[in-house]
Amino acid sequence: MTDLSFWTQSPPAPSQARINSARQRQDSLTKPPGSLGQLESLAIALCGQLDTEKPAVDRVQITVFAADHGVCDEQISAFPQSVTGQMIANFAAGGAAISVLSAALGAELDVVNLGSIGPLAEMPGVINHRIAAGTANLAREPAMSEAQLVAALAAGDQAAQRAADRGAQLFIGGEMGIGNTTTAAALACALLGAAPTDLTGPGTGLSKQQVTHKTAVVERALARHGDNQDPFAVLASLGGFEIAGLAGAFLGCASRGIPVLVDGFIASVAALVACRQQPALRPWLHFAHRSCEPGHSRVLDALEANPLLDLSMRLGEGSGAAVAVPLLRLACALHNGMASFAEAGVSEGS
Ligand SMILES: Cc1cc2ncn([C@H]3O[C@H](COP(=O)(O)O)[C@@H](O)[C@H]3O)c2cc1C
Ligand SMILES: O=C(O)c1cccnc1
Repeated sequence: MTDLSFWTQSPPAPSQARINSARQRQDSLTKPPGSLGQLESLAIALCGQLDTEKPAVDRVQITVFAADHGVCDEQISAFPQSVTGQMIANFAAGGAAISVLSAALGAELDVVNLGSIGPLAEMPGVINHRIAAGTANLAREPAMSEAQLVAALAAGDQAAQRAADRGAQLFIGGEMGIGNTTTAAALACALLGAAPTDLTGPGTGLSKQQVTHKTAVVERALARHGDNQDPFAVLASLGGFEIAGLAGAFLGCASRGIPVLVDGFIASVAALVACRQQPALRPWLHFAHRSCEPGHSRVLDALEANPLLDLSMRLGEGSGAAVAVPLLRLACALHNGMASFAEAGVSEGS
């Protein structure tokens, strides 16, 4: 196989000393211990990840990876494949949901084109890492070659490096690729040993009958793939360039000490692949929301993830993660700004 040794390096663990002192501080603040629930654990984890006493997520990097999927030949999406390229232009022009959310948060937004079928336009505001005009049809043949997998992982790692160069305190990975709920379902089935009926859903809005057809396509892909569970072999066989980009970015962020806020079904499947490759990634991940796509809950369970929000969202692009950023900011504000029992002269419990 092409050189994948870079991704076998274990990310460092978040600082245990910072985690211990942050937990002590939370227990000293003027509230019953534990009463701020997940906001407490969020702040504590961020102290360890950012190696600081006073965490902040003012500087947020959002990177959307886009690519097309050969499996669209099987009629598995409610939308035409051309929408991927059209949405790349929409991201760059500021009209997509993630563009608006990113601007509202004051975040940096990068759009990385890893392989849309559309013309290779020199679109201003789009980073071009075009690997091919989409993946091969994974129901019939491996989605990508090893060299293509390495290129996609490397593009993700470069995105993590740009985040580090900008001093990002949080990374959100978004995706755009018509057909990628089929790809993500196939990946998750292969890694979890799950049945396609459990993980295949409507995506952009298929009818029940169309979902049955999509499930049969996932079944064919799994039969072709076989039982190899090596995470990167599964990714090359059943993945997408944007999902591999996300996996590379998540691993690259953890190795550079940047916490990651994971979006919906597709991003969580990328996180699952990356965690199977490198379990030390898991402590760097926060999970933003539970998507409506039915396979998401199963993937979250496999990652032992308890997402912050459940807003009936099913968009992708990093949108659910962007919506959760204010919660992380508020968790930091509480951690940094509340008075302790001693400072406020409030009596502690027994
Ligand atoms: C206009 C539009 C914008 C989107 N932004 C994200 N997705 C989402 O839908 C796609 C996956 O669904 P499926 O597998 O059913 O094609 C991905 O591109 C995903 O990011 C979009 C889909 C559409 C149509
Ligand atoms: O949860 C997601 O990531 C998702 C769900 C449906 C369509 N696109 C993305």
